[in-house]
Amino acid sequence: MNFVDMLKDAATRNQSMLCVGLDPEPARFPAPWQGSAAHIYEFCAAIVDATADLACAFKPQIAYFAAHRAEEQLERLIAHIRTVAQHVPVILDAKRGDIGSTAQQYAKEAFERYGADAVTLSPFMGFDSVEPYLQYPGKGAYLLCRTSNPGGDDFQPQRLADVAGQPRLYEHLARLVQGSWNTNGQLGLVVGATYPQEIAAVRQCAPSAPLLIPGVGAQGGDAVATVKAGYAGPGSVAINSSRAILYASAGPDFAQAARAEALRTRDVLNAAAQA
Ligand SMILES: O=C(O)c1cc(=O)[nH]c(=O)n1[C@@H]1O[C@H](COP(=O)(O)O)[C@@H](O)[C@H]1O
Repeated sequence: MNFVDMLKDAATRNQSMLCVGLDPEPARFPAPWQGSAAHIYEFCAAIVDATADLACAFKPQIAYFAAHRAEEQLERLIAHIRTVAQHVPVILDAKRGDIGSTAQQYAKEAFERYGADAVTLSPFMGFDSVEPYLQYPGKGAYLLCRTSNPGGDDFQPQRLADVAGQPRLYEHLARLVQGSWNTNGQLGLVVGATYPQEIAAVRQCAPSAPLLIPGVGAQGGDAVATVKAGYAGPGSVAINSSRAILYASAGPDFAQAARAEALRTRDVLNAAAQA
């Protein structure tokens, strides 16, 4: 099954548009694992077990593993997801972006080494830096479009004077992803929940692109406005929350607390889609 169908299937089965972000910080682990990078796998696997029936996707952020020399634990974690949550796709948040020959290696890392279903990419270097990922049939690639951080203002909303209609940079990218760049229907866009009006603008430019939307929870994005701006049916949005779920409790009940927060968030998102 290709990534887009897998996402749609998981969203329908789990009645969810919640993507559970896996950003493990050993300093925030409960005792007796606190401060121990050796327990990244156990911590994340417990979160996966607690939320497998509530998530439309899992999104491990590779830096949180690589910074601790824990890539092998990431491989084990993805294998664990394949066992306990076969129907839930894995989006590897790597934000790669480089010339074609190097991008081939990054694509191999994401899709062959880790076996991810989709990856996040920076499109700043242009289409030839994205193309190598499209050589993997059925895999997904989300391009950073209107990011959730305040610094996203520095470039993304600038108008392009030499493009017809002078769209903003992020709108131009959204149109490319809806059109000529999306040769095999594999591309999606990353837009921040901290900018719901821009989500609506992106949705207008790219009516059928899957959107990965981080920024609810710890970054304070507006969950209800996000759904209203971006939702277009099952699988159309994967709304990510990481820290608010992972660290809902610092105690031994961390997995139960993560489940409760994931359930609460999933239900808020679903209610917004009904309203
Ligand atoms: O590509 C991403 O996932 C991403 C894009 C973006 O614009 N903003 C953003 O926060 N992210 C990622 O989404 C996650 C957000 O984490 P929380 O703020 O803890 O929910 C982190 O892994 C970020 O790296």
